[in-house]
Amino acid sequence: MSFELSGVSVRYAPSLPQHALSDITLSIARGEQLALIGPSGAGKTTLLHTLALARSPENGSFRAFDAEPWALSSAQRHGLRTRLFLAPQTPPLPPRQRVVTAVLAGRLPHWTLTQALVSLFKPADPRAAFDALARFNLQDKLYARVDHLSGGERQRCSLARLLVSQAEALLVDEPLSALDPTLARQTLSVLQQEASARNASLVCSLHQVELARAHFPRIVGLRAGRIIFDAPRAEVSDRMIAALYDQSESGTSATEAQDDAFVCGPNGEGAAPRHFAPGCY
Ligand SMILES: Nc1ncnc2c1ncn2[C@@H]1O[C@H](COP(=O)(O)OP(=O)(O)OP(=O)(O)O)[C@@H](O)[C@H]1O
Repeated sequence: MSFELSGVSVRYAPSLPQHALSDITLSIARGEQLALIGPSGAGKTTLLHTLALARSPENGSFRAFDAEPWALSSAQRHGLRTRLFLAPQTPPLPPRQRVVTAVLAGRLPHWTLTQALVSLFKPADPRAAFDALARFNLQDKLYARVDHLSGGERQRCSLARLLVSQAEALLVDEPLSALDPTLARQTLSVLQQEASARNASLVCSLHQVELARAHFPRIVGLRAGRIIFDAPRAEVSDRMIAALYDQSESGTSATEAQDDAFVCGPNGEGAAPRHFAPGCY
């Protein structure tokens, strides 16, 4: 199992009245691909950061790669972090850096300090960076400066980093936000092929709900820090989506969707419908 969360809550500071994540129970198997959807502020980024061991839960139980990361020493936890890759929503690419160097930074967790410093001046494996960029049609940018790239090119450059990493869990936060619809589909396809090829888990937050439903076998809907549904895509109805994004003041629809939804694993295991009205969907 890549990740197992049970009753996990996360708060950014003890003084804050609200949790960013509340009572999250979720299991993600090795090789599984799932999309996180939900309105702005739902907790998608916080969940990805929690999975990436960047943020510790306030309570609940959390296991990554069958270990309890927050019970380990920081050196051991660093070892676990080398097994996963987080592609953040806003890629932290140094503007004056060459693309080749920025892409090869995906190897940093596996390099010694000396290797990392040497690679800053003489890229360690430019062929790997070229091949990764080629999958996003960016091979001609290999020696361009990062600040000479368009927003969409920067986004794909950051994802090329993921391709050169050796991670077993790929955590990707809104990878398509700067891409046109054609590039968005192609990019998603590269990410999914890569995850399948290395049997890595892929957890991807998306605002493009239709792409999520078309491409991911499992969809997790988050709202106000809680999982509203966790279901195979065939069981995610338009009504559940509408309720997830409902902006009405009463806010009752999301609760209804949660009550109606199957809450289950990707293959239907552990299906425990809190309330299921046949024919609703
Ligand atoms: N650094 C922070 N300090 C305090 N609160 C934060 C911080 N980052 C996020 N939050 C809060 O945590 C909650 C979840 O935010 P998060 O960024 O995880 O949502 P999201 O679903 O990724 O949103 P979006 O789709 O807009 O990126 C929100 O209420 C947000 O205001």
